[in-house]
Amino acid sequence: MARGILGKVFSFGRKQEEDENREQPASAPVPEEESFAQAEGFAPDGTFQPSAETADVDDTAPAAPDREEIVAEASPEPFIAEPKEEVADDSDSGDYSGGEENLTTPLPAEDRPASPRRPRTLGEDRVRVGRSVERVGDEGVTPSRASWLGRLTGGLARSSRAMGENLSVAFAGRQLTEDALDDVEDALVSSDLGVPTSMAVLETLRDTRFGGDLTMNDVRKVVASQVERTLEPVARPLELDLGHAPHVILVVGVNGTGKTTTIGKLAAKLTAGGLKVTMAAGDTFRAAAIEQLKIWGERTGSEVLATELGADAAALAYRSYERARENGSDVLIIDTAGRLQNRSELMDELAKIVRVLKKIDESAPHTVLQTLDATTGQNAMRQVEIFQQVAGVNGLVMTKLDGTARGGILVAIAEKFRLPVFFIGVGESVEDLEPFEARDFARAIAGMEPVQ
Ligand SMILES: Nc1nc2c(ncn2[C@@H]2O[C@H](COP(=O)(O)OP(=O)(O)OP(=O)(O)O)[C@@H](O)[C@H]2O)c(=O)[nH]1
Repeated sequence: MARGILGKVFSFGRKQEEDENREQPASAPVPEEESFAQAEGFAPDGTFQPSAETADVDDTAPAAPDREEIVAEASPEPFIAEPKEEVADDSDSGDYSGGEENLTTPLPAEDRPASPRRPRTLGEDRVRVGRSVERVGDEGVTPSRASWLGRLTGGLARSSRAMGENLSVAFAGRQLTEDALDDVEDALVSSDLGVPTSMAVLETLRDTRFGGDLTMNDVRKVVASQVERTLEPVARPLELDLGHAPHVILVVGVNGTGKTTTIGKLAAKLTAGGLKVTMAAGDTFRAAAIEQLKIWGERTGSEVLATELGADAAALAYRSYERARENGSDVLIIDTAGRLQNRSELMDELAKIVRVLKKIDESAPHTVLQTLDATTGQNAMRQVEIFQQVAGVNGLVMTKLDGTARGGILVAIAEKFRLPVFFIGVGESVEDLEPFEARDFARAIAGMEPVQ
């Protein structure tokens, strides 16, 4: 006999806990004994408590100018995306060291993008970044979706296969019984869908089909429709307010989740849309990440500021912000070192980066983007919880959906955090950053063919 709804919810919760204890991201294993709740800097309830030494703002950084001062430079002229001009001003020495720390990678003056551009107006010069950059209010063009949809569906095959295998057992007799509903529940749990969406699927099946004949396709349709309903409110394009001059995007996340790659892809989109971008190689732990970002800088014609390995990432972030204002950038994208969410000293450092940026503009960083690796299961929930608390994450990108993705965890994350999901990563190359579409994702999760 099937368990009652409450029993199901409780056993579902237990299964989640077991999964959380067992499962860690492949690229960034968290030792089992070092759960985030026990780690230094975390209260028993799991909330992050910054340590006393790093809790204060770095007083060596200069004070922020008034916000009005920034706005005062703006003109009401509307934003028009335009190609970057060649650099005219070579009087700049290219030395932005600003102290004992040596920023190693300003582009040579002749390669540097153009001098300050038309001033932007806060609140009026807003653009939306989807497949391309559009001024808010304008209609976008929709290029062919076929290739990435194929990759997305292929990548999510693991989730849908797991669900499909269990479901086919459930429907051997073609009748929806209590036992069959139990099997459907198991299939949904193994796909990492959250409790509310799973319950909604079960209830819909029970209400509309109980005792009747059912095909796999019927079940897939119910799953797709419930998942789409959950994801629709969070599928939102990234909006940038160029009036911030620059709009600052801080990119955070666990090691190897695709921060640097996503930054490169995003910079390519923005520069293709006529925006001027500066990037800060704030992953000061990994030489390869600094090199990777420099390559993206060359490809996109964007200035990249970097510092020595192991240097203070907050100081680099601050100087990059100053530099991006100076060079008239529309957008500053700051990379950060990957860090496990239970390493309090690294999380302190991240909190410091945020505080230091606020010295220049209290509203910065304007977007805090967290990358999540789609091959991670339940641990991704913890990652979002802690990074949101420490760095104020206000948007997500799910990467690696082209691989052996699970992806279902995004549904549980949407239910719990309601954070916008701006993009998905469906490959390693520059064009593989796609706006997140609830319907496509839901159909892929349910193992249905994409709607072209
Ligand atoms: N297949 C696939 N691979 C991706 C995607 N995004 C990133 N990667 C790969 O994932 C690996 C890690 O990506 P990085 O961008 O270096 O990750 P990171 O978060 O900056 O890593 P750390 O600096 O260690 O924190 C690289 O091999 C990327 O090419 C994606 O959407 N699909």
